Amino acid sequence: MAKVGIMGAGSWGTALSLLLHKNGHEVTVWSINAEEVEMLSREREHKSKLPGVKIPEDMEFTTDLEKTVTDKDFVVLAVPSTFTRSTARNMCPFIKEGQLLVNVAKGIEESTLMTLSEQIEEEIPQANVAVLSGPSHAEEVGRMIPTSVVVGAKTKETAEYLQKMFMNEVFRVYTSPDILGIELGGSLKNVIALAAGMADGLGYGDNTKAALITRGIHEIARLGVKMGGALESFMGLTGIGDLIVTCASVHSRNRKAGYLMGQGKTMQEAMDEVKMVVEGVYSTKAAVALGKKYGVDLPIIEQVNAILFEGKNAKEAVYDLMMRKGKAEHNAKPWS
Ligand SMILES: NC(=O)C1=CN([C@@H]2O[C@H](COP(=O)(O)OP(=O)(O)OC[C@H]3O[C@@H](n4cnc5c(N)ncnc54)[C@H](OP(=O)(O)O)[C@@H]3O)[C@@H](O)[C@H]2O)C=CC1
Ligand SMILES: O=C(CO)COP(=O)(O)O
Repeated sequence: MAKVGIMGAGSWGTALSLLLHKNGHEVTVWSINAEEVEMLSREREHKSKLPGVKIPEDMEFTTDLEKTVTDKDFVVLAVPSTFTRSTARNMCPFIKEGQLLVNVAKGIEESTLMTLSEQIEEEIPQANVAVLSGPSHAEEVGRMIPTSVVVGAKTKETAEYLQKMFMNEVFRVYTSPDILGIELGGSLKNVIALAAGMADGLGYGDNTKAALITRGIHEIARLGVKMGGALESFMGLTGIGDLIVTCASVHSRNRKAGYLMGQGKTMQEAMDEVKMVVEGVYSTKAAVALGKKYGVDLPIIEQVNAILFEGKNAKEAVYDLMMRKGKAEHNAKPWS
C-alpha cells in the first residue's frame, strides 16, 4: 500500500483518486476550493463531474496543501495546465529531495512554450517528475471502464513502480521513457479535437472527422518528432489513441467546445457552457508558436488559432484547408 497525495479534485483528480483507492492505496485529495472540499467530504459524490460514482468514506479531501504532499510515496498533479506552475510553486517548500511527482494534466505554457513536466521541474528542482497520459476520460475511469494509458518516467524503475501502483483489471498501464513525446501528444491532440468538434457543429460528417484525425496526427507527429519525441509515442496511446478518443467522445470538453463554436458560439460562450477546463484553447497559441520555432507546417492548428483568436469563421477555415495546394500524402516511398 502506498500513501498518495492528489493535487486537484476536478474530474480527473477525483477519478484517479478512486482508481488508486481501489488499488488499496491511502489517498488524500487537495482542492484549492474549500466549498468543493466540504461538498465532497459531505456528499461523497462529485455530482456535477462524476454523477452516480460513490466516493469511499476513508478518502480524505482537504485544502491543506502541506498535508497532501508531505510523507507521500508519490503525488499526482491533476490541476488544469494553466495552474500547474503556480501549484508546483506552492508545493515546493514541502517537497523533499527525489520526491516522485506524477503530472496527469495536458498542456503547454503559452509564454515559455514549456511542457508541464518542464515547468514542474523548474519550480521544484528537487522533484523526480513523471507523467501519465493516454485515452482516458474521467467519466469512464470513474466508472471503472477498461482503459489503457502510458506512464513516462526518467528511469525504467520509476516507470515500473508507477505502473504497479496504478494498474488493475480495468486500468492497463504501459511504460515509456519518452516523457516529451507523451506530453506533446497529450496537449496537441486537444487543438485537433477542437477542430473535430467544430466540424461536428457545422454538420459535417464522419469523412471530415476521419480526415481531421488522420491529418491531425500527421501534424502532431511532424512537430513532435522535430522537437525530439519518438514517432512511436505519436502512433501510440498517448498520440493517435488520445486523439481518437478526444475527437469522438461525448465526454470530451475540447470536442464539445469546438462543437458549440461550429454552431456559432464564441470561444468564451463555448467555454462557459462546457464549465470544465478546455485545455486546447490554451495550447493553440503555444502550438502555433512551436510550429514557427521548429519550422513545421501546422495547417489545421493554424486554422483553429484563426477561429479562436482572429475571429475567422469555422466554415471558411474548413474551405481554406480543403483548397490548400494539392500535395502528396507522404514522402515515405519514392515514385518508381
Ligand atoms: N477530465 C478528464 O477526463 C481528463 C483530464 N485530463 C487533464 O487533467 C487536467 C485537469 O482536468 P479536469 O480534472 O478535467 O478539470 P476540471 O475542470 O474538472 O477541474 C479543474 C479543477 O481545478 C481547480 N482549480 C481552479 N483554479 C485552480 C487553481 N488556481 N489552482 C489549482 N486548481 C484550481 C478547479 O476548482 P473549481 O471547481 O473551484 O473551479 C477544479 O477542481 C487537465 O489538464 C485535463 O486536460 C487528463 C485526462 C483525462
Ligand atoms: O484528455 C482527455 C481524455 O484522454 C480529456 O479530454 P477533454 O479535456 O477534451 O475532455
